[in-house]
Amino acid sequence: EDWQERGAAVGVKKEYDADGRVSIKPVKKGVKDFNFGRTLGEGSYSTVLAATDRSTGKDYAIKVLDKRHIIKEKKVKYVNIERDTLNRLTDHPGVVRLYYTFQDERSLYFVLDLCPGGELLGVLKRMSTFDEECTQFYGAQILDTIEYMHSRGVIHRDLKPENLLLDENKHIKVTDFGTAKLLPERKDMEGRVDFEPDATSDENRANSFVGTAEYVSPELLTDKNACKASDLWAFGCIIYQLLAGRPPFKASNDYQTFQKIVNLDYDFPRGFPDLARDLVERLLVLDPQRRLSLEHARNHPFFNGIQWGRGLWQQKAPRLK
Ligand SMILES: Nc1ncnc2c1ncn2[C@@H]1O[C@H](COP(=O)(O)OP(=O)(O)OP(=O)(O)O)[C@@H](O)[C@H]1O
Ligand SMILES: O=C(O)C[C@H](Cc1nc2cc(Cl)cc(Cl)c2[nH]1)c1ccc(Cl)cc1
Repeated sequence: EDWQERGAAVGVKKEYDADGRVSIKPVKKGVKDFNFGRTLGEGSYSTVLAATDRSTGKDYAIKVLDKRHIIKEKKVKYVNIERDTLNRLTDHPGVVRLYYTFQDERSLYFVLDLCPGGELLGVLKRMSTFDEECTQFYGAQILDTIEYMHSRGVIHRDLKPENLLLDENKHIKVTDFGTAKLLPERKDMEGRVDFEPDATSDENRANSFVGTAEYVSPELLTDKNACKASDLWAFGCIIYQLLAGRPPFKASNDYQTFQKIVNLDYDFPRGFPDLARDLVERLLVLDPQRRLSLEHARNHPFFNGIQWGRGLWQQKAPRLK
């Protein structure tokens, strides 16, 4: 109908009045509301452009997907998982924020936080390795965000330095939720929201999705099921990579990389800091049940001195050296 032509879309803006009552305001945004700028990057099914909201002057990153391409490549499920996941993760500084989605006859649009710092991978490549202070700060921000995602029943399943963007304050923003696992929400008697334990459902077994070779957990390779602990495995690989300048499991092809993972075939470069080594060794454990839990990772001595909570996101990022 006509609203599709205008590219208008119904998004909602939640506002709280004086006594904290939420009021839902329908916000119609469309292509016409933005001035599009430079291309920030390209994905397999998407182009991300910088854009400015003409009425507020606020800058955004807009991810544009071609409908025909999405349908042809059978990616409709992934697009709707990304939208549903981002709509569940709305109040944490470490997750890229989705403000609106809309479409016109040709494309789908995600209006997201602009992350001018680009990918953490790019920064790491330029630095070759991070020092302990930077690894501790970025590790803490990533861990804090994983805790939030898991508390909202979301398993990311593809955490890696390419999916960790930096905002204008050089703080972490996790992105790329098209391959996330959304645990079904369960409301208990008092209406509190809880999530089904991420038991291995046979739907999981049928799951063909595998993350990125270097960061895939052993349980996903051996019995095809990802669980919350799979994100902690990827976290261990990321901590190792920030300090070593390369991921722990890397071979000339994916099959050999998988062999290294299931055989826990990796070692630390000389000079790898002891505390970080202890943390990584407790995360890169084959059995997900014996892998360091989120709570224990937060309390690991490697993070001594980190103030968790809001302070972590208000402090200045350490200068990358
Ligand atoms: N919010 C953002 N702010 C700034 N740059 C972004 C943002 N989101 C994505 N980008 C950049 O755009 C590029 C494409 O991102 P996009 O999520 O569309 O595809 P991708 O996930 O990187 O690729 P693929 O879909 O193949 O996994 C990314 O590599 C990233 O550098
Ligand atoms: O407006 C909404 O939020 C709902 C729609 C749902 C939706 N409409 C679609 C049309 C096509 Cl052709 C493909 C996908 Cl994946 C589609 N998903 C939508 C629009 C844009 C985006 Cl980015 C995601 C979902």
